[in-house]
Amino acid sequence: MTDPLVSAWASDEDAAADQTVRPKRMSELIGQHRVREQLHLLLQSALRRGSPPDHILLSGPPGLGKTTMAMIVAAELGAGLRMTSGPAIERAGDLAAVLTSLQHGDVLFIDEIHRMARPAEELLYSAMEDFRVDVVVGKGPGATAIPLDVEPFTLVGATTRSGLLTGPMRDRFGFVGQLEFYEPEELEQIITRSARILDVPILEDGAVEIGRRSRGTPRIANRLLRRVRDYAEVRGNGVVDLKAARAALRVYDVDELGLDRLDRAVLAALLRHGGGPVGLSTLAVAVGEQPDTVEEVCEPFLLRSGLIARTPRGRVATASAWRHLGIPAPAGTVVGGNPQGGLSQTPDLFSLEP
Ligand SMILES: Nc1ncnc2c1ncn2[C@@H]1O[C@H](COP(=O)(O)OP(=O)(O)OP(=O)(O)O)[C@@H](O)[C@H]1O
Ligand SMILES: [Mg+2]
Repeated sequence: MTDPLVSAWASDEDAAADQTVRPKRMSELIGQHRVREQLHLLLQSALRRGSPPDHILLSGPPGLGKTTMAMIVAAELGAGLRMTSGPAIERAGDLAAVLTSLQHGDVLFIDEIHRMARPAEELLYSAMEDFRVDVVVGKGPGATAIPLDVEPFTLVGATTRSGLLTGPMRDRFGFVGQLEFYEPEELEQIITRSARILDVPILEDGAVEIGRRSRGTPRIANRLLRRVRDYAEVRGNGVVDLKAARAALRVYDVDELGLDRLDRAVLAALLRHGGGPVGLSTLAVAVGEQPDTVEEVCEPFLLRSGLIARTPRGRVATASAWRHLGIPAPAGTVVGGNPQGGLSQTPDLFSLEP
């Protein structure tokens, strides 16, 4: 597997650490202005009407704040919160038990909602729409469906793969919030806030440097902060500053753009093939990883930062990738996006380096 330091997925350590620094109220959230404003309106109007708001779907890559926002929705509504996840709901009956035990106005959070079993999903449809579920008792010809009422509730679903949600499921959400990657300045604010909560002395240049290398993702920013803190405590004067950040991230092999060893290996393999196009399986073999790992772990960030592009014939390295590895690009190389910002600029396949 890839170096977990810059993986956006939560590790066990993150789960505990996330808890401490997780914003608890809307006013503590940094960034995500669009979704925040939309959610604010939705929640305020529901509070005025005195009825639960529409069901909410939060979609976006791991570590951007879906769980955080779900918890904030409940807090802002002053409502009870029940948390479960798609894979945890194996049978429709499990879900029926949860649904029928909800109290009026509760928030039910289902993480990874795209991974729910189909029978449970169908049960959820009627609960979402009519606040009613049919619980089937018995098997075969003798089976009977017993209709049960569900108290009005708000479902908050989270998904990293909104494309895998079924149409009927998606249609039942009154509000879909698409979370975006964060700007470096926002990550800097998140890091400064977390350092304050963790009682870690930090200088602005340290926060800027860590923010720049955090792949637009708060979870990674908080994790890198903890590693730089370790370094500063053991090898430095305990202060997280530019010098400590640079030195620590060198030890952990996270480069200026936030790429780790595997990301750079993928880029280097592409360049060895003249910049591509190279198929996914060839690339995976070249770096000694599973194709899934390359596709799901490395590629999203490499694509987003404009270092590679996908073409019908395979992956190609952009001019930014050549520049990043310090090798002159051959003529005709695709120009990349903007790796410094590391944001979702899609490389323009039709503009060629002069
Ligand atoms: N807008 C934000 N402002 C400040 N900190 C944030 C923000 N969003 C997320 N974080 C921090 O990042 C951590 C990870 O966020 P969260 O667990 O909500 O991500 P997620 O989208 O649910 O990820 P996953 O898809 O892996 O479940 C949180 O513990 C929190 O500290
Ligand atoms: Mg989550």
